[in-house]
Amino acid sequence: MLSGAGISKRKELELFGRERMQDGQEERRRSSSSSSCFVKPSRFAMEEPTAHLYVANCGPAVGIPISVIRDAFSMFGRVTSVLQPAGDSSGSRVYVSYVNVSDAIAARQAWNGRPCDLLQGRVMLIQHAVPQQQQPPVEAQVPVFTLTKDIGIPGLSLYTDFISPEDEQELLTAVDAEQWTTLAKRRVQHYGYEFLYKTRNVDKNQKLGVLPLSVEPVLSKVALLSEMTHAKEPSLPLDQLTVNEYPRGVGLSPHIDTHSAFEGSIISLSLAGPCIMEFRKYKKKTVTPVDEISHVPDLQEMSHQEDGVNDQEVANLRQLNMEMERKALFLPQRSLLIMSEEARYAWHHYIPHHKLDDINGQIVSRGPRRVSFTFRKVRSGPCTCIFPEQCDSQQPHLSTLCPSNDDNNSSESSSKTVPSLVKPFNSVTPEIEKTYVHKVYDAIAPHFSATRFAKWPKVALFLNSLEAGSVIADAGCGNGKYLGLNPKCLFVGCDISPPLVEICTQQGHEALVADALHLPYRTGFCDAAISIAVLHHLSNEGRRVRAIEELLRVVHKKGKVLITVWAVEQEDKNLLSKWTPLTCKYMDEWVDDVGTKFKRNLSTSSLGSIKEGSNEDLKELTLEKDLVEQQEYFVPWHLPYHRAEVGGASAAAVASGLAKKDDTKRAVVYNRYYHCFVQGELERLVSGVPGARIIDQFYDKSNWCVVIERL
Ligand SMILES: O=C(O)CCC(=O)C(=O)O
Ligand SMILES: [Fe+2]
Ligand SMILES: [Zn+2]
Repeated sequence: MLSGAGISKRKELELFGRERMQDGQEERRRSSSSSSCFVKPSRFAMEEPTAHLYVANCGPAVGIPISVIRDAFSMFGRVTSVLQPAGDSSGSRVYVSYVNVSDAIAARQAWNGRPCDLLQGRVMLIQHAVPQQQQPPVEAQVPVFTLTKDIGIPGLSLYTDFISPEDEQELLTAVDAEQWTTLAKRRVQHYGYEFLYKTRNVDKNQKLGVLPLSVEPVLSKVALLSEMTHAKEPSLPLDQLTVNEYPRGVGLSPHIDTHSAFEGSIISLSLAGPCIMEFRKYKKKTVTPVDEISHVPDLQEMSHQEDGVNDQEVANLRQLNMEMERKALFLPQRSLLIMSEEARYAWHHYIPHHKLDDINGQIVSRGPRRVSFTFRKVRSGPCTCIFPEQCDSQQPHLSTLCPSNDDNNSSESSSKTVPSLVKPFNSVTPEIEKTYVHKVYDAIAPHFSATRFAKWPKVALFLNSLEAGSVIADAGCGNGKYLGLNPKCLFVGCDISPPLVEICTQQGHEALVADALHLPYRTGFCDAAISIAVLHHLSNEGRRVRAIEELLRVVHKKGKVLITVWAVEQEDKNLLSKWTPLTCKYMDEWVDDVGTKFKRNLSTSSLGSIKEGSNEDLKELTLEKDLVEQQEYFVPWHLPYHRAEVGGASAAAVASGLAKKDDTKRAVVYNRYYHCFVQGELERLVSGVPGARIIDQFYDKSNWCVVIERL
C-alpha cells in the first residue's frame, strides 16, 4: 500500500524498519525495569514528525471510548479525528490527528511508553503516522471471536483466527528482533518473569518488567474476550510471557503448568505454523479381576506355579496398564488456546515430537517453525484448586518432582555453554523403568543369570587393583557375577530385582534389594563401588546423576567408583537395527509407538485425531534419519519357551502385553528400556557432581566407562 505521503512501498518498509529500531531503543531506555521491550510499529509509521499519531494499546476494545481518547489528546491541541485502523481486529489502536505537527510531537513526547493518567493509566505506544482515511464506524470493528466447539475437555477453548496475518507478522518480527535463549531443542524468550525450567516456576522477587507493548493488542483482546464470555479466568493482568520457537519435528513433553507458579488460565497463541496438541488425563488405576486377564491358554496355567507368582501379582501387572484419556486438538496458525479450570489444572498438555501430523487421517507435514506466545499470571498465594492430586500447593512433595518426562526441563534450561545442568532428581520411579526394566528383569532373572557369567576384564582389573580388605559395593549387582571376584575384598551387592538378589544370596553373597538411587549403605561406608551396566536403565538425566551421586556418597574420601554404560556407538552396528528406537526418552511418548500395550481411551476432537498405536514416530524415523541422535531403545530379550514356563511370570506378562510370544523363535520376547550414552555424556554427568574427579575414562566393548575418585 502506498503511503499518503507519496513514498514508495519499498521506502516505506525501510522507514518502518528504522523506526522500529529507534523506538525499540527508546523503549528500553525508558523502561529500566523491563529486561526487554519490543514494540509494535504501525505500518504507517513515519520517521519525520507528522500531525498524525498511531496510538497502540488504546481504543474501545480496552475500554476507552473514542470520545475519551479525543478529550485526552485534546490537551495538546486541536484534534481533528480519532480513527480506528482498517483491518485492526484487536480494536485497541487508534489514529489521532491534530491540526498542528507540534501538538502531535508534544503528545507523543508526553505519553509514549508512559502511564497516562487521563486514560486509566494505560501505557501506549505512540508513533507519528501518515494521514488516515475515514474508517467504518467503530461498532463494526468490535472483534468477532470464533470458538471451536466440542473439544470435550472442561475449561478448554480454542479461538481460531484470533489475530490477523498482519498482526501475526508484526509479532514475529518483533520477537525475532530480540535475543533468543537456546534450549536443547528449541528457543525461548521470557518476559515479565523468567520461567525457571529447573523448578518449573518463576522467582517472584525477580520481576523483569512489564510485558512488551507489542503484545498489548493481544492482551486487550484476551481481556475483551474474558469480559464477553464472563470468564472467571483468566486472572488478569497476565504478567508472564514465554515465547517458544519450535523447529520442525520438535514438540513439548507432557506437563501441567505448575499450579503454585501460575493462577488462572494458561493462554497460548500459535504463530508461524500449526501443531497438534494432545491432552492427557491420567485416571486412577483400577484393579482388574484376574480372570479377565489371561488370554493365552498355554501360559495361563503358570501363574500359580512354584515361584509364588500369585493372583495379586498378576493383577498388579495388569494395573500397570495405565488408564489415560487422550484427546488431540489441532491448533491452527493464529489460533488462541485457553486452558482453564480442569483443562488447566488436571490435564497434561503435550506437543508430539513429530514432523508429520495425522489430522483426521490426513498426513500433514509440519512447517519449518511454530512460535507460540504463552501468557500466564504469576500466582500470589497457594493454589486451592479442586485437583489436589496434581496440585503442588496441596501436595508439596510434587514440587520436588520433575514432570515425568519433560524436555521442558532444566537440561534444556542450560544454554549449550552450560552443559552440566540437569533435570531435578525424580524420586518416583518412572513407569518406563518399573515396566521395562524392573518387571522384565524379575521375569527373566533365571535365564538372564544363566547367560551372564563372563566377567569383563576391565571390571576384573579394577576390582583386583583394590587393596586387600577393601569393602566394595556392587550397585546393580544382577546375578552377582562380580561379587567375590577379588577374594581379598569384602563385597556387598544390591539390585532392584528380588529374583536376581535371591540368586546372589543363594550363592552365599551378601546382597540386598535396593534401588540405585537410594543405596542401602552409610555415607563413606565403602572403599570402592561399581555400577556395571546400570545407569543406562534410568530414564532421565536427573536420575542418572542421582545414581552417580549415590555411588560417590557411599565411598569414603579417595574411594574409587567404576561406572560402565552402554554406548550408542556400538561395535556391532547391526545390533542397533535389532532394537526398537524410542523417539522420545520417556514413557508418555513412547507409548505412542507401542500403543497396544497401554489401553487408553483415545478420543478425537472435532479437529484432530491421533490414531491409537500408530507408528508415526517410527515412520518418521525411517523417513528422516537425521532427526536427532537416537539414544533411547527397547532392547529385546528372548526368553525361550522352556524357560518361560519356569516360574510363570511370562504368562501374565504376555497377557498384559508386557511381552510377546514369537512362535518362530519359540520365545517370549521382552523389551528392556535402555538409554544408550553418547561419547562424552558420562563424563559430562560425572563432572557435574560435586566431589567427583575422573581418574580414568575409556571405551571398551561398546561401553563408555569412567573411574572416579571421591575428593
Ligand atoms: O507451545 C505451546 O503452545 C505451549 C507451551 C507450553 O505449554 C508451556 O510453555 O508451558
Ligand atoms: Fe504448558
Ligand atoms: Zn492446584
